[in-house]
Amino acid sequence: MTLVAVRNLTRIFDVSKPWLNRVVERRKKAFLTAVSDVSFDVAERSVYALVGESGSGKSTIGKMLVGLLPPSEGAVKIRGTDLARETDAAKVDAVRRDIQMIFQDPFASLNPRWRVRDIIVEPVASRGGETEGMAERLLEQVGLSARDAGKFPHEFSGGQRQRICIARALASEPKLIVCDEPTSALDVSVQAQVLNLMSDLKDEFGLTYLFISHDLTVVQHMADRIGVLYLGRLVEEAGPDALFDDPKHPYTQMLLSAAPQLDNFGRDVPPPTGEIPDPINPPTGCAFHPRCSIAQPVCSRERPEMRDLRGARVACHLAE
Ligand SMILES: Nc1ncnc2c1ncn2[C@@H]1O[C@H](COP(=O)(O)OP(=O)(O)OP(=O)(O)O)[C@@H](O)[C@H]1O
Repeated sequence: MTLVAVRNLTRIFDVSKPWLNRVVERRKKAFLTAVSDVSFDVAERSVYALVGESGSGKSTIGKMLVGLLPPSEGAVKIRGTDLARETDAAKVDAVRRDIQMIFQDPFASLNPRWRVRDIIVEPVASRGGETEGMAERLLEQVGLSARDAGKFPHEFSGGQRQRICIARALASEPKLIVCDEPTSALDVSVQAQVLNLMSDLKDEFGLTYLFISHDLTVVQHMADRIGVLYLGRLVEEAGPDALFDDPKHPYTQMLLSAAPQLDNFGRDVPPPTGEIPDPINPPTGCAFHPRCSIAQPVCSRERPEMRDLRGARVACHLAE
């Protein structure tokens, strides 16, 4: 069953510089399309990974999913409820309670003056819920000790702090956890432990994850479905096996390999290089065409639509 339905989701930021008023005596309008026409479904109890380089719109989608940011166009529906448009406050409250978010930086997201116990139970306590023994139980469930409840965040390592963040998210008994680069601030050796923990907790609590990462290898073993973003657009979506064994979009191929690889015609393709374009003035047609080594004239003229191809969805004129 679908838990999250994202439909034609678009977010445009006004990045005009108001201080230019005085200088040029008129407000220079500029807009940045951070997310453009993105659609995907997240099945209940599955892991959907959103992958892309910095600035591809991953966090903006995450924020729209949890209701921190309203979409400019399109919609996010959680079990059929559109958080941005639903007028029944009780319904919005109930859906919000089902969603938690875990951030990249476990150092920044824990109040340094609070004991771990208070940090973990706060979301529940603030709603007047019963919290007796909750922190101790959750700490053990995330691989820490009940005794840690009386400590302060600075007494823990990065990986342990992320475990505390996970415990706090679990306290609300969520259905969906949006994880924004949850392991990228951690040492490589600790990353795997936290990912394994998240996998175990998912099965134990019947959770659904939207997992945001710039690193495909991080999500390879965990994701049931992977969406690849480029400059705010979904360019490919597939299961991990199809994506890793048979990447169809040249951008996915670039992400997967730093080494030269074969294209669809069996030719050697050097990995596309170059900078990510300016999102305020994105390239015409397929936004990836200036970096794409197999681009044809059509690629700069026409934006490729998402289409089904061998078990994947791909937005590329040339993928076959
Ligand atoms: N509040 C904002 N105002 C203006 N522009 C924004 C805002 N938030 C994000 N952006 C821009 O939107 C684009 C997408 O940003 P976003 O943070 O979603 O990307 P990301 O893929 O999560 O990148 P990163 O991994 O660096 O966080 C970027 O060009 C960013 O500069």
